Parts: sequence; structure tokens; C-alpha cells
Amino acid sequence: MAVPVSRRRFNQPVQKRQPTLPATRRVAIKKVNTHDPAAGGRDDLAPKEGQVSAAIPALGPVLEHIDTLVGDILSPQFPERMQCLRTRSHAMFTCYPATDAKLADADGKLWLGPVADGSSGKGSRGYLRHLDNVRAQGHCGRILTTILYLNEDWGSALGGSIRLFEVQPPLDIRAEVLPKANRLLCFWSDEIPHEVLPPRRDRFACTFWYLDREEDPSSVAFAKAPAAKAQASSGSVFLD
Ligand SMILES: O=C(O)CCC(=O)C(=O)O
Ligand SMILES: [Fe+2]
Repeated sequence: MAVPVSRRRFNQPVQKRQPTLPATRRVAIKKVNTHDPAAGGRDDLAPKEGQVSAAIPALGPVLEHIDTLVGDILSPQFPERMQCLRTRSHAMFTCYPATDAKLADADGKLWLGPVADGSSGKGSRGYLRHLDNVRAQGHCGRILTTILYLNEDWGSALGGSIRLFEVQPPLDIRAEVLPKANRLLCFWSDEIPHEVLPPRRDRFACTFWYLDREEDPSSVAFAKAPAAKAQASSGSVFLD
């Protein structure tokens, strides 16, 4: 589901905060193309889940808005699936660097398919189709993927869409969503195959996951979780 977020609520904080990130952090983030297969297995470059937002308290109000959206709007619509939510990962920032012009075809159009030839070239080739939680390989706790895009003035000519596929084979394309600033995208982590198409300009996003596992250093309690609310309203947590 793509959830449009009011520009009025999110524009200002995001625009104001980006320049206040410490310079070293910004450089590091720009280099982090967290899951780009082109990084040649350099998984050590990826921030661990939650590593980044823990260092950026200014993100707090944005995350609170999104918690409200998930807890108050989505949870009542999907009570069974959301019942198990306990925590939210800290945010993970990603930058997919602008794709090298070599990936343009003869007409100069950006080549938007998955990279099959392993050719070298600077920039990101996107992120090939995957699930964020492959239960068959061990449930990692991710239930709902939530991505906030941070790219002002982004149009289709810049590529970089996230492509969402149908759940069942033959995995037809279901939607392509451009990473426009203040757009919030939510989908089931274990259900929706998706891929990131190569961007023509550096592409920034802030990703976090709602989890069914308990709090640990990579996550915070999700106060608006349906289960947490039920407990609080029953008052049982206060009675011994
Ligand atoms: O940035 C995006 O649109 C999606 C990134 C992604 O699929 C991931 O980090 O797992
Ligand atoms: Fe993903």
C-alpha cells in the first residue's frame, strides 16, 4: 500500500534536518548502498538495523508521526497481522548513488532492468528482487517494511522506482513507485517481493521495520502496537 503523506507535515522537518547531519555521517551515508549486489558482498558497509537513527534524535517527531499512522490507521485495518507488532527498528538511511551513464542504452535512455552482466561502472545498479523477511530462511522479525523517501524534485526520468511484484508466481509487476520526497511506502516484509531500479541521481531513503520481536539495541518499543494498547487499556499491567 502506498500511503501519501501530507507535504505540510513532513516537508519542513525533512528539509531542515538533512543539512544538520554531521558531515562525516553524511559522507558515510552517501557511500552506503546497503544492499547493492554491485558492492561485491561488502555487507560490512551496511549499517546494522537501527544504527543510524539512534544517532539522530531530530528524527523523533517524524517517527512518531509514522508510528501514529501505523498504530492508529493501519492496525485497525489489518488487526490480525498487526497484533504481533512489538518494536520498531531504528531508521536505516540508504543512498543509491546515481547510476553510471554506461548503463544507458543506445538511445541514451536509462537501462532499467536488473544487472545481469556484472559489468563494472560507478554508481548503483539498484537492488535486485528480494523479500525483506524470508521466513523459510529463518524469521528475522520484520513484519511491516516502511520507507520514507527523501528526494526533492524527483520525476520518472530519474528512474530509481521501487518495483513491487505480485505475491504469487509468475510474480507480475504490481506497481512502480517513484522515491519522491515525503512519500511513505508500507508493505508486508515477508510477502511483497520488490526491487529498486537504478537511479539517475543519488537516491536517498529512510527505511525501518515494525517487528514482532522484543526490544533490543536495534529497536525501540512500539508504544502504539495494538497489543500494547490492549494491555494498557485493560489495566492489567498495573495489577499484581
Ligand atoms: O529504498 C527502497 O525503495 C527499498 C530498499 C529495500 O528494498 C531494502 O532496503 O530492503
Ligand atoms: Fe527490501
